Amino acid sequence: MQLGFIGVGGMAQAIIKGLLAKNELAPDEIVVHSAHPAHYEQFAQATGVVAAKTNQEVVANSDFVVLAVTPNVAVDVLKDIREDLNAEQKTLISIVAGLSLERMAEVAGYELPILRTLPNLNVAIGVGMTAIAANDYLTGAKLADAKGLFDAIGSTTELPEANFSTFSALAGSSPAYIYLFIDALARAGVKHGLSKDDATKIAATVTAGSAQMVLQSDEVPFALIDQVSSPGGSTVAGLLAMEEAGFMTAVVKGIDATIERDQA
Ligand SMILES: NC(=O)C1=CN([C@@H]2O[C@H](COP(=O)(O)OP(=O)(O)OC[C@H]3O[C@@H](n4cnc5c(N)ncnc54)[C@H](O)[C@@H]3O)[C@@H](O)[C@H]2O)C=CC1
Ligand SMILES: O=C(O)[C@@H]1CCC=N1
Repeated sequence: MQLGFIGVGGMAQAIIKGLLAKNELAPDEIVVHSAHPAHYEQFAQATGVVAAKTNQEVVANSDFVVLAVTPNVAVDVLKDIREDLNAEQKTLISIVAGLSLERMAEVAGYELPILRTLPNLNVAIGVGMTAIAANDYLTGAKLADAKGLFDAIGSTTELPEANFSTFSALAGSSPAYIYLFIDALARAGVKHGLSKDDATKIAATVTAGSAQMVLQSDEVPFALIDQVSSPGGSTVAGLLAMEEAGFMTAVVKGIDATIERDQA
């Protein structure tokens, strides 16, 4: 398969790193271009992927084209490549948050096969969480191949587009919030005398282990919280202090703001 990327920022680089690490594609099966040469020339050199000089050159050299630019330029970039996509019967994979299949089809102006996806940064190490929705023109082997790219670098879930904003907050943006939680936990360790490196490793290991526990246990998180909280012990004292500072409200407000911005 030849896979092209238009836009080679943080998310495209994460997907490419994940695919290469899993040997899902060889470097010479990936072709990239973005508006900022600094984003892709050095990256192409470091990873061995092929650097193209224009967006059109990416389309010409790919079976599947990943639209990986920021939402504010996505429609213009799609207009710029739609004739090349059409002439060569390519498949479009979009990772652009907030851009619907209907809007992309309208901009394309023909029956362009499209897979709308919403990945997260953790695809870089093969543990991503990606939502997918295909339009009616993407079926059979092409659909399986496009989905297979994201299966190779984590979990995928087919989702109605109406739920994409919520998913974007809960899975696309939330790594930032979870990294923030890990940093806050580590910083508290530093406050009490641990080195930042040690504290970060401890906080990240416990976060990963606790996530595994939730996934593997039959219990809901609240029941697990009770198992950690010894009667009259230190955990319940900490939990109550966190709630007094508004922990759960802060998380829900953060997700509300994320969804609101995605839908703006
Ligand atoms: N960063 C993340 O965790 C996630 C990002 N996304 C989506 O991925 C897309 C990219 O986001 P990031 O990588 O974070 O942004 P970024 O700013 O790091 O990368 C954007 C890329 O688009 C390129 N670009 C801009 N205008 C262009 C044009 N006219 N032609 C070709 N390339 C052009 C830039 O040079 C840059 O390489 C966005 O649409 C975002 O909604 C989706 C899920 C998660
Ligand atoms: O911050 C953003 O807009 C994108 C969408 C999901 C994660 N990053």
